[in-house]
Amino acid sequence: MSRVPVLRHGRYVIEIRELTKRYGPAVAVDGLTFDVAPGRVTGFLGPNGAGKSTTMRMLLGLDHPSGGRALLGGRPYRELREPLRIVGALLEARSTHGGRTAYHHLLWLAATNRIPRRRVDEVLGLVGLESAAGKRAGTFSLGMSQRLGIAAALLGDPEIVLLDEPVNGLDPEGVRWIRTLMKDLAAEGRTVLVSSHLMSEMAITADHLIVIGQGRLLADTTVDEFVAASRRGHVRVSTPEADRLAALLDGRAVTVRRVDGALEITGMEAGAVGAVAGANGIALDELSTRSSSLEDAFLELTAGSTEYSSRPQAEEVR
Ligand SMILES: Nc1ncnc2c1ncn2[C@@H]1O[C@H](COP(=O)(O)OP(=O)(O)OP(=O)(O)O)[C@@H](O)[C@H]1O
Repeated sequence: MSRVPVLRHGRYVIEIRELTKRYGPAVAVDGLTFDVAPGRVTGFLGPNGAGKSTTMRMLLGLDHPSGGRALLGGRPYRELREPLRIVGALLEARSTHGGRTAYHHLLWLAATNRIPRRRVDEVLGLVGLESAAGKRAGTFSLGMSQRLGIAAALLGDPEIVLLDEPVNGLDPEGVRWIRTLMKDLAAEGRTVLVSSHLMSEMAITADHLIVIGQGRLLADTTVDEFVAASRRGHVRVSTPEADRLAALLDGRAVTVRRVDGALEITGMEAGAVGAVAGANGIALDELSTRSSSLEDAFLELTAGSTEYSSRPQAEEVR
């Protein structure tokens, strides 16, 4: 007889509604709306400066929204009676008091949140820091600080876990450990939101993706859908009569972009593009199908919404 796993968690949805944050004239988060469901890892993806950290800070009551709402299980952070039991977060790894030992740092957090002392030992075991419990946090490597930050986040056995760029600067073993931990937390039914600016990392770890750029929602999709869409790729055509070919494709359900003098067409097979060209006597220098990588698909999605781009932007013809 197969046993149905008992989920201890799974009731807490994150709801972001029309969330906006302005810093003077700059808009860091711009009318964002999305949900984060329990039981899966949701990747919160966007280029540098997209507004991921600002959104997470508003969820945690560390920043006040200029408009809209950020709710945890239906309530804003400030209305949670025992916040550490609802939400645990890793924002910045080195925010601990460097002079305290790892154990005392956690004990102080537990004591101020009415969490029993035995939970400190439990979380130290969970993150593999038992042997370093007596060491001062200020002497920790980045990987150890990250583990300590996660131990603190898990202290209240929270329903919701927020991790801001948790794999930054970690060695491969640390990266693998965090990936497994996130999946395990989600498998227990918790709501896990993890930010990253790396599509490749999220493709491995996340089940669902929220992609933002310049504070706006660009995609709310499963990782599988995103991967499948990126595999479709595009058709590249070089011809001296690019304008005429682009005009002939106008009106069809395709996107045509001009890149380095060639046309890149999505939504149509190479053979069909060749047929249109042939039927209209347009000579082609190149006709090829290019499959884009996941990272390309992400860059394409966020192109035009990056603050600082080193990549020439493609010009959309239609
Ligand atoms: N306290 C602040 N005062 C003014 N501007 C701010 C402040 N905090 C963030 N910003 C601006 O808001 C925008 C979003 O920043 P945020 O840190 O949320 O982005 P991010 O997606 O987390 O980026 P990164 O991946 O670089 O951490 C940026 O343009 C940033 O410069």
